[in-house]
Amino acid sequence: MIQLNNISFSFKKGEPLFNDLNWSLQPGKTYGLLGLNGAGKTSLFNIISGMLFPSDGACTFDGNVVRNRNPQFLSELFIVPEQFELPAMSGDQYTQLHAPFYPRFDEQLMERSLSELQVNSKKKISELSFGQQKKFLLSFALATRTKLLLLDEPTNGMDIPSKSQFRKLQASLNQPDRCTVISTHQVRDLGSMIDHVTILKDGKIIFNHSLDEIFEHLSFIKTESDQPDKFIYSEEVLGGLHTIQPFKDGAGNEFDLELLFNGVIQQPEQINKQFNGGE
Ligand SMILES: Nc1ncnc2c1ncn2[C@@H]1O[C@H](COP(=O)(O)OP(=O)(O)OP(=O)(O)O)[C@@H](O)[C@H]1O
Repeated sequence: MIQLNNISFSFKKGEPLFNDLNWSLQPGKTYGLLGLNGAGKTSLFNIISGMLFPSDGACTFDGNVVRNRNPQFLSELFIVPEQFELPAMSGDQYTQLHAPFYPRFDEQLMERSLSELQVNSKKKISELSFGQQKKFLLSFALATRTKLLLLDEPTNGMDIPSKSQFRKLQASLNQPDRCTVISTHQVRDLGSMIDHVTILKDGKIIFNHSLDEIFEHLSFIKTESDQPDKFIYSEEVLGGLHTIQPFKDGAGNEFDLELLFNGVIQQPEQINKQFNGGE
């Protein structure tokens, strides 16, 4: 669906942000795009949505170059940016005005999302708090039913019950034609929402695997051992170590996205080796 081929991009001459980056995104999947501050997550979203132009390589959506921003592509893309400004009109007016751009806009889903996230669409959006505005925009985003949905730090600004309500809502939707990418560094919020982990560092994608592949090749085990060098990666926790190990059948294996993220950032080669037969 989305294909990034050999993308290079810099804001400043001589300081590449992306260097020969490749990534392929498929329908029906939810990708977690993770990276440290400044890794380039937002910039990559801007390249995918055709708002930033790579200096080399191309990004295509169903075979069409996204930088052309043709109307058919724009009607299949919705992006919720980290920062946004919504107009001084009620939520209902906003929906009435913007829904016609999206051919499969789902009004029932919009109503359900607003009700589950407890957003009042009769009020002027610009007078809602930031968290309420975000919940409004996320409700609209889900309801557009676009083929591509980009969410930049979607849970920033949301209270704890809303975060969990949003996760439930997203998980309850059957979206076989939609590709969702969620960018965040709030790894804990994301674990149950994604089925693919992509990690960006130093201008490249350094880890790109589905959860199924991860469960096949790695185990996440708490142990009382005090020998960190026995494991691929470990962090000290109360009473021992939280470790990443080559896959082991048996009890005690509990996926931890934050541990995986930290492990990949610090030991990318050792972790990736497990996916190539451990050699
Ligand atoms: N308009 C711009 N002009 C110059 N440099 C920029 C611009 N926008 C972003 N950058 C730089 O590009 C790098 C990547 O920024 P980006 O916002 O894409 O990262 P991010 O991974 O989304 O970060 P965060 O997690 O902090 O939101 C940063 O070093 C940033 O300073």
